[in-house]
Amino acid sequence: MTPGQSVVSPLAVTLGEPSGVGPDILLMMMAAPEAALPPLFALADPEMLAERADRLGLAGKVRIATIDRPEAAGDAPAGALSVIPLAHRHGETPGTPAPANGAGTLEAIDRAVAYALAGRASGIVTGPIDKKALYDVGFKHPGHTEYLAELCSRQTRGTLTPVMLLTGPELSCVPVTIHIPLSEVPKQLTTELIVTTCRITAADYRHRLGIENPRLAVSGLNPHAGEKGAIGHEDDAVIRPAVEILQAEGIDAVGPLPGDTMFHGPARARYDVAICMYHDQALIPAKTLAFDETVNVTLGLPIIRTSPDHGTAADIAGTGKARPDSFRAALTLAWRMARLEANAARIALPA
Ligand SMILES: NC(=O)C1=CN([C@@H]2O[C@H](COP(=O)(O)OP(=O)(O)OC[C@H]3O[C@@H](n4cnc5c(N)ncnc54)[C@H](O)[C@@H]3O)[C@@H](O)[C@H]2O)C=CC1
Ligand SMILES: NCC(=O)COP(=O)(O)O
Repeated sequence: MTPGQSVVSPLAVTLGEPSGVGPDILLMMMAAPEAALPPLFALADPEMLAERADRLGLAGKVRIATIDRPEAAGDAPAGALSVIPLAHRHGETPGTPAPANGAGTLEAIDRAVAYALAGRASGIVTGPIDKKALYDVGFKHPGHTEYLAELCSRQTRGTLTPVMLLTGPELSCVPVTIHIPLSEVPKQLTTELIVTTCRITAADYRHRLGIENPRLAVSGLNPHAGEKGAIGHEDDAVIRPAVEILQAEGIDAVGPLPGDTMFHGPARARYDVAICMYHDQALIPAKTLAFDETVNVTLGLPIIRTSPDHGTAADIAGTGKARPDSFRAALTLAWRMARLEANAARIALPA
């Protein structure tokens, strides 16, 4: 290390549901000779990974190095995949999600978060979980996003509002309400929630992504943003006041904009991030425009967390058909964010 250079800890990777494509895409990335991956370690079952590598014909290309702590990731031979084994079982037939894997899936997430909170990992990159399989074993959170906020709030000792950002080369967008039924959206959408979500988005764009004054485009909820109150009242009664509050605070926000006309090319050029009112309003355009490159980022946390935009893809797990691109983009972005954070910390140090 040269004087003044920051040490950035490796990224902690979790695989999500092991019968999905999480193991496949990690192994495929490691096997790609052109891959210049950031330093990382996985929390996983090394035997399951070895079996999957065998199934995918990658056994000769990926060496698995079992380690016992994050700090040992740097000691593994060049190109080897460093793996910290889990205490719980975490292996299953590809394509067949098993509730019995739930404890291992959650153990990996819990330990990755603990390492990140302790500064022993510079961030976490999570593979996709099978949400229903976890619900069936008593998991009470809709997804990672909400669970990570709960885990981190145990350390920060205050409730955290997690914000889901989907970011890709063509579009970045945030759903204000996340994993709730569509029928619940108008009930749970409040001016306060929109304002809070936008404040967190603007703040994290600044300190996590290096964009000083992000331009926020806030969508409407109803067709044509309510058509001046003729097609729904939420746009004028709930969303517009939120935009006015944000503008008064100096946040560059416009809206409510009709949802059907804010995603075409020239419209997208006018903002950095679209603030959408519900899950599919945000995720349909993001995944349609760039399914293979879009990354899911959780804002509003004291740790860095990214994830590929896709799910477990159980229909192609273990076949070699999964594309690792979104996972690779998630690793690259997490590493960029980690280096930005390390540099900012270094600049903030007293001389
Ligand atoms: N971050 C997370 O943990 C996420 C988890 N999920 C979970 O994943 C499960 C399955 O969700 P679905 O809606 O079916 O979405 P999905 O993304 O798993 O699959 C949708 C379609 O896209 C294909 N696909 C997905 N990823 C691919 C890849 N890397 N390469 C090539 N093709 C790919 C699949 O084969 C499938 O045909 C659900 O339990 C859902 O909750 C979904 C999204 C994110
Ligand atoms: N559709 C996006 C998604 O489900 C991601 O959820 P999370 O597990 O990252 O919270």
